[in-house]
Amino acid sequence: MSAAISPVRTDIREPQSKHPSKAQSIVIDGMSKSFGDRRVLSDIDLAIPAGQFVAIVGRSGCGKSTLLRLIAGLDQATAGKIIVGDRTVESLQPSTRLLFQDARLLPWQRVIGNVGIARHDGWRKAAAVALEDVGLADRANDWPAVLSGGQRQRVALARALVSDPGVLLLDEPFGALDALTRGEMHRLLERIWQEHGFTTVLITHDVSEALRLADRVIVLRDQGVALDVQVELPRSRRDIGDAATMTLRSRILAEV
Ligand SMILES: Nc1ncnc2c1ncn2[C@@H]1O[C@H](COP(=O)(O)OP(=O)(O)OP(=O)(O)O)[C@@H](O)[C@H]1O
Repeated sequence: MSAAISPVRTDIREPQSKHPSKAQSIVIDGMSKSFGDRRVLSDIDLAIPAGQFVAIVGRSGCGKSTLLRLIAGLDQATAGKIIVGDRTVESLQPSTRLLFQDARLLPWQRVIGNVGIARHDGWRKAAAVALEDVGLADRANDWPAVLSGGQRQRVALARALVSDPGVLLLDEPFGALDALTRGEMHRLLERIWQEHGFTTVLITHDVSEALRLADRVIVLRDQGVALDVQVELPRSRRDIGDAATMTLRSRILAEV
């Protein structure tokens, strides 16, 4: 059963933002998606307020990446519509950025060139600021090949930040990282989300990751939303072994 969607809690967010937020809401209205005869998503309704951090979990093949691609405008719904900000999504949205498990850097561009690639004017300055933001200012002139997996993901995050996104879509971005690096990336993403304020949709297999980062967790199952819960736990949630988190975790796992 889907729980009622309650308003975003603002008391668990940093009130001050360094950057003016262009965060956009996402509305999914009666959306279905089939590939040929195979129905993957059926009549999905979701409203994600601007600035919310949503995690989507579910078994392999339940349609998580498909949903993300539809929000991004990389694919078209079979029925229904998706509205980001005030625009119906028909193609890739200019203020939406995506991050994948693989950082997808251009090997023939230095780090600074990779970060500035999405921007035309003033790209070098903007890229330097974004690299500073992710703690990689000193690696600007390196080639991607000499970076670690975690550093590559930081570069990919900086590349997304350069265009001051309204929506950030993350498809298992930390899935290939070791536990320590993943923890560092969680802290970095949480800080950057709090400072920039963009709306975030994170796909993950990892319920602990979802509970560590998200305002709200959505479980996809049987072509639809099996569970939609608010995570009303104080931030930062570095220690997620407490009773409230464990209860929520069991509730989510029961629906996956
Ligand atoms: N372009 C496509 N053409 C045909 N079928 C597709 C296409 N993209 C996805 N599918 C099918 O849609 C279903 C959902 O795929 P999707 O990648 O969205 O799942 P997922 O939940 O992200 O899985 P995972 O967690 O394993 O990444 C799968 O059965 C997949 O085979």
